[in-house]
Amino acid sequence: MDTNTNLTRALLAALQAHGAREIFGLPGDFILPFFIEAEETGTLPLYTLSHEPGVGFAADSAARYGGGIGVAAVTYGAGALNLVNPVAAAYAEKVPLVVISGAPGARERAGGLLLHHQVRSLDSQLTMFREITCDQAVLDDAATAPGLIARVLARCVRESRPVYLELPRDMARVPCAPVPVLADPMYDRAAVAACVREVTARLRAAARPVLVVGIELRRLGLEEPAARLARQLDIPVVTTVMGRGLLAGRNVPLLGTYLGGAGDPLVADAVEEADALLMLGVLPTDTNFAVADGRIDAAHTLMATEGQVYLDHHVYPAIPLGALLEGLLDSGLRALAPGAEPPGRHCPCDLHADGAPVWPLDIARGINDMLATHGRMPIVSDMGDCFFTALDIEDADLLAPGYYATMGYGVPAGLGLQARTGERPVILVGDGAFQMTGWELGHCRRHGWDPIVIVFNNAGWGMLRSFEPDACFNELGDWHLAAMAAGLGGDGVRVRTRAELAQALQHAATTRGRFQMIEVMLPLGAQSDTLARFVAAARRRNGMC
Ligand SMILES: Cc1ncc(Cc2csc(CCOP(=O)(O)OP(=O)(O)O)c2C)c(N)n1
Repeated sequence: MDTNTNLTRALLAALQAHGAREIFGLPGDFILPFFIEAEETGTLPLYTLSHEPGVGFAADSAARYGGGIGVAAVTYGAGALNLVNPVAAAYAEKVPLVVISGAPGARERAGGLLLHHQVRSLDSQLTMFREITCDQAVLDDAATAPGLIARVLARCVRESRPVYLELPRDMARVPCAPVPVLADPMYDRAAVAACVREVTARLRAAARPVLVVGIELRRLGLEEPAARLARQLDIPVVTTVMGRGLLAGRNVPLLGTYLGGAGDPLVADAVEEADALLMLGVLPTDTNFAVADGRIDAAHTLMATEGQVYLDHHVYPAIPLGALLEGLLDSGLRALAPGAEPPGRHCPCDLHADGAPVWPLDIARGINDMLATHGRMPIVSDMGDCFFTALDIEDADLLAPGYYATMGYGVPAGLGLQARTGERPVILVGDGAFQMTGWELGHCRRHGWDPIVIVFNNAGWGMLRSFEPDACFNELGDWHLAAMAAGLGGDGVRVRTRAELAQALQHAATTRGRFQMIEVMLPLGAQSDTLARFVAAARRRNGMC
C-alpha cells in the first residue's frame, strides 16, 4: 500500500484523474480534516463561498462549461442539506457533480447521543441524496473505499449526473490505497452499426431533414464531432432552449433555437415541417418542447438521448452517443440538403444609444454590440426575464438552468466559470435572484474574478407579475444594488436610459480586475418579447386564457 496516501489524498487524486480541476466548498467541523488535507496538498485549488447554494451552482458551472466534473465539499447536515437544490438542478440537467459531505465518525455514531446537524437518523442525509444523485457511497472502511470511489466517479462521468460521497471525519487521514480508474464498459458494436444503418437510411430518404442538438453533446464532450457531422450533412441545425449556445463559433449552419410559437418562425417552421428530425443529446423537457403544442410529428423524429435511440416506435437500448456520432460520421452520409443560411444577427439593429428607457431587448442589443466590439464572452444567466433576454444574444455560449429553472444560479455560476477557465463571463440576473446569491460577488476580490454583472431591476419578481399582475406579493421594492458594489469590492452603476447603458457596457468591457455591476432600472411592465410569447403559450396550454 502506498503509505504516503491517506483516504483524502487518494480521493483528491481520483477526483483530478476524473476531470476535477478545483473544489468549491464551505467547511464545518465534520469536514475540516478533508479541507485541511486539500489545502495542504494543493492537489486541487480550493474556493470557498458564503452559502452552500452558491457552492453547488459554482461547481455545476465549472463542469457544465469547463468539462470534466465539478466538486462541492460541505459539512454534514446543515451544509449538505443546503446543497440539495443545486444538486437537484445538476441531476435534472445532467451535470457531473461530486458532492463530498463530512459526517460523524464511528465512535460518535455509536455514542448513543443525538448529534448536532443530525435530522432523523444518522443516515437520513444519505437517504435524501439517493433521490438526486445517480450513485452514492459512505467511505467508512479504508479497505473498500478505493473501489467505492472508483465506481461512483466512473458513474458520475459516464451518466453525467451528480454523485454523493460521505466521508466520516475519523476516516479522512486513514492510510488508504490509491483509487483505480475503471475502464469504460464495452458496448454492442453490431447494435450501433444496425442503428447507424437505420438512421442514415431515414436521413437519405428525407426531403426536409433537420438536426437538433441538445445538452448531452456538451456534457459528454461531443460538441466537436457533432459540429463535424453538421458540416458533413449540411442540413439546418437547431438548438433546444437548454442547448442554446451549443456549437457556437464552430462554423455550423445554425438556424437558431427552437421556441415553437414563442420564437423565430423560420426556426419553428424548419423543425415542425421536417420529415426527419435527428435529435442528438436532447432531453424531452417541457421547456424544450411544450411550446411545440403537438406540432412536431413523433413519426419524423429520431431521438438519441440517455444512451438510447428512439425511432419508428422502437428503441435501441444501449447506443452510446459518441459511438452513434462516430458511426454517422463514418457512414459517408453528406450534403443531404443545402443548409439554410445561418441568419444574420437576430437583433435587427444595434442598441440605439438615446434617452429612451431600457427594455430587455435593448440589453440584448447592447451585449451583442459589446461582444462584436470586444470579442466573445460566455453568457451566464439566472432565471427570470434575463433568461429569455439571453436567447436574443447571438453567437455566444449560454449557461443557464433552462429546464430545472432555479433562481440563484447566475452569479455563483459565473464565478465558477471564471474560476475553472479564467474567461470573463457576462452574468445576467434579476433583482430577485440577485437577492438570493448575488452577494457571492464579495469573493471576487480575493480570487481576482471580474465578471460583468447586468442586474435587471424591476423592483420585483417580474416573471410572476406576468401571470399575476395584480398581486402585491411580487413587489420587492428598490434595493439600490449598484450602490452596494463598492463594499463588495467591485464597481456599480445604475442606468435608466439606453445611452447610459451603452456607456456603462463600454466602460465595463474595458475595465478589468474588479467586477463591474450595471444595474438596469427597467420601466414597470417592461418584458422581453420572448417571455411575453412564452407566457401566452403557457396560458393557452394550461387553459389560463
Ligand atoms: C429558487 C427559486 N425560487 C422561486 C422560483 C419561482 C420564480 C420563477 S421566476 C421568479 C421571479 C424572479 O424575479 P427576478 O427579479 O429575479 O427576475 P424577473 O422575473 O425578471 O423580475 C420566481 C420567484 C424559482 N424559479 N427558483
